[in-house]
Amino acid sequence: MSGKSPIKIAPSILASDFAKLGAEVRAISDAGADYIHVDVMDGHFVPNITIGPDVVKALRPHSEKTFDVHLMISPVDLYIEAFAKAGADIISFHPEAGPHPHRTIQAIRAAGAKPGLALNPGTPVEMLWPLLGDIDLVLVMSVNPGFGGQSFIESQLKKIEIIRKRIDQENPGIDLEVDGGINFETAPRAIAAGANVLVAGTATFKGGEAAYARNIATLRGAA
Ligand SMILES: O=C(CO)[C@@H](O)[C@H](O)COP(=O)(O)O
Ligand SMILES: [Co+2]
Repeated sequence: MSGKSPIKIAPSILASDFAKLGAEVRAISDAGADYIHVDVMDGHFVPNITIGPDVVKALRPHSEKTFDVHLMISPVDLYIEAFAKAGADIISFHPEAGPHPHRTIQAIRAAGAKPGLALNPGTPVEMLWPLLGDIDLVLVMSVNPGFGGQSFIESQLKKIEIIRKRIDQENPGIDLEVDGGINFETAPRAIAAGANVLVAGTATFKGGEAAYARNIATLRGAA
């Protein structure tokens, strides 16, 4: 990491108990989460279906933390306003999901949210450069999108290092988020490579509610 930004922890509610989502969001907020990471999947861009804007709207009153909405859907533009109105603070999308990523970034800002760009493990880092000055967050996927509980893909550490250098030169202060397979062993390496936001589903929610604060503190302490 550049040494300036404090580490932020973004529990992915994909790993929470969906039968009591509101209570889970309150619990991770109280346990010290910085962002609430919401994985939105459409069964088309990725092979899984999760939640939509109505669920974000229902969860919004349960936490004042930043709602970090990760869209794994195609098309994207059609749904931006709905997610922003529902209370998304950050909206990230994948450049492969539509033909005009710059237009999508503008639409996210126009809707009042902060735009983020998500790079799949197989997406070349060059796709980011023309857009780096226009976004507030880079999301590096360290698993293929679609499911929680997968293993960290090591090759993404190099990508994080390259992006960190460029962020510090061109748009310092924006978030560099790593998402997928983050646990007590991979977290310190992702931070050392330059990430300052750690998405963690399995690693946050394991052990039940009594363990959430300890899990979050351990991940944060990995720095
Ligand atoms: O976006 C995704 C998966 O597509 C992630 O946000 C996962 O939900 C993270 O889960 P863990 O790997 O931490 O269990
Ligand atoms: Co995610």
